Amino acid sequence: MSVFQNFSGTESKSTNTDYTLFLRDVSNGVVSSATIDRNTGQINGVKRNGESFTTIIPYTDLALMDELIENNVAVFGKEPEESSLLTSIFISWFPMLLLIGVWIFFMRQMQGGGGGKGAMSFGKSKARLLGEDQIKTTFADVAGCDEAKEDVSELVDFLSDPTKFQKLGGRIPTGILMVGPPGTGKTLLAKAIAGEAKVPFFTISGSDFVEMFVGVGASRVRDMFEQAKKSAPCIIFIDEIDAVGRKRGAGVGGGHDEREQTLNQMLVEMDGFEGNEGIIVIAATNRPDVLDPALLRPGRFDRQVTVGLPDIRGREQILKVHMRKVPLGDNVEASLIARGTPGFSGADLANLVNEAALFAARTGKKVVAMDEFDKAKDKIMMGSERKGMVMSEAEKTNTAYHEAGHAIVGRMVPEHDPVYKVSIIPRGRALGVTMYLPEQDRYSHSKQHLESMISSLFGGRIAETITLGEDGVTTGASNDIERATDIARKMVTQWGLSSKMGPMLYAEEEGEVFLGNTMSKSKNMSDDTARAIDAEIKSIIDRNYERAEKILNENRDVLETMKDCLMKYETIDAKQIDDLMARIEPRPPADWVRDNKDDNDKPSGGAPVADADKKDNKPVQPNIGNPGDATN
Ligand SMILES: Nc1ncnc2c1ncn2[C@@H]1O[C@H](COP(=O)(O)OP(=O)(O)OP(=O)(O)O)[C@@H](O)[C@H]1O
Ligand SMILES: [Zn+2]
Repeated sequence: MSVFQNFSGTESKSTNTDYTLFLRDVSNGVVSSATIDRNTGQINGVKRNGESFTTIIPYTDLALMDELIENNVAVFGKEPEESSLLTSIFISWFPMLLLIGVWIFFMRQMQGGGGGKGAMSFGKSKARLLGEDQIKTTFADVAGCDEAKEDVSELVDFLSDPTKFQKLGGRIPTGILMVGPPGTGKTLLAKAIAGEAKVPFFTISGSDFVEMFVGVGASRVRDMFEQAKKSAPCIIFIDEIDAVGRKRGAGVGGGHDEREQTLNQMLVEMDGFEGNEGIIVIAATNRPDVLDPALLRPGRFDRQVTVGLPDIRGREQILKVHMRKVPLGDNVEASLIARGTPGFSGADLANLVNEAALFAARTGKKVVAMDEFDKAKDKIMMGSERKGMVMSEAEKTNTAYHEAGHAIVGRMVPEHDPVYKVSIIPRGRALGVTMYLPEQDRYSHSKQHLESMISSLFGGRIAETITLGEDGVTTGASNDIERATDIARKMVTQWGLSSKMGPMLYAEEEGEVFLGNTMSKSKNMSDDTARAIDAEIKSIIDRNYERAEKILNENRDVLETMKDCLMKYETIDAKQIDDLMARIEPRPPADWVRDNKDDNDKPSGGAPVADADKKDNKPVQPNIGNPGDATN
């Protein structure tokens, strides 16, 4: 504050003078002192009467100095002001610095300068190294996959003492392929091996190898193995190996050369193992089917460890692992939560515990109770509720009919996943949700099951048409239609489930062309074939639409009562749907009383899934594959 005042104080007093007047004042002996800034040519002077002034030297005035001294003016030089000096240097050098910066950036990109928090990064390979003392993960942190743990326990012995292991005649594995859906703990397990054996852990993702500069990936692989050899015994963990390890020669377009080079380099490195390096390469993927067979040959990733979705006991154990970190209410029972979360992966369960803790924190509670776990589960399975969103009565009615349509058809068609919950509380982008417990393995659906899914997907739109007439139909079904079409198309072109088209793949590259539902005619497909495919898709869709229509017409009364029930409770569960289908007065939902009393401390009555035991082997894929989410 005072500095500022000083500054502005002197500044306001001094007047600007022209240089001629200044020279005249000097020769008249009026000026007592002058401070000269050589950089700017500015002179701050003080007159004998105390008045201060400033002027600028218009050109290099060599005679000025003599003049000043002659007239007894005290002359001061000015210290160059640091900031202005730096600024001017910076400005004049800026373009050059920019160029250098860009150059450095690209060099780093090419060589990989990565390295994350708390991890050491070394020059080139972009792999992150965790030293043996940095890894706190042990087998105790990995729950619910005892078989996988058993499969890899031998590796711990080997890494702890490679030579001893060899003497005992053990065959030394070099490459392990961990196969399993996302979030099942593959990374965790690999890290735990390193933690148990107390060896360093290198991690890198397959996608890190795939860069825009050709040859970079291959050199990264080389560097990584070089570094690893220096730290042996150790583990190299390659996540998403499918990013580099896809079948060679598959597909078109740039980047494949690069990928192949990288892959080749990896094969060369792995072949180069003498077997006594003490390096174990663990790769993880959820698409073992797309991997290049060369990767799976003896001496490479010749051992597979499957890390599957946890079963009910596994889920309970995983929950317990993560619950250690939060203060729990007395009523929390991990086994009940495990029962209500079929299909959850380890990562989902970790997330569940975390969300529950957040719910508790938000409401200022000291412990995380069952109620919070229930809410967290619903949020993860169906997206978060948008309580603030105001739906008009008409919109609500419409949504209720729509969801009831999904649910009723889902109940009536054969081999359909059980309907688990129906809700007209808006969540995420959907106005309503119908939830099923889909099959665990999405690649092994029966034809009947798939057709039933198509029927139930159309149930929503048909219910709207029946009750509100053609004109009352909303856009709410667009996602349903998209998904139904997608299933029908895959049945014909990918899964060989159409007798007319035969068991043949009508796609360029499995998995990729279809992902966005954007399949257009493949390159070497004739127009006739394309037309035949379309006709076959249409016929699948038509017969399932008609089936759903018939079911809903026959159950028109249930459609009405279910709509009423949804309007009243907003969310209904399997038990209520049972009642409605049996045409008896539905009991109120398990948590109805609790929610209306708003009594947060009361136990919620456990898992809201009906018959969860029976359905446990048909887990849900959270937010995927529940054909019911209606509208956006
Ligand atoms: N079996 C498990 N036991 C305990 N926690 C688990 C388990 N599986 C997953 N988790 C939790 O989920 C997190 C993510 O798991 P992780 O990254 O190991 O899965 P991943 O199989 O490697 O997944 P991705 O295939 O997506 O890389 C872990 O850090 C851990 O908190
Ligand atoms: Zn719908």
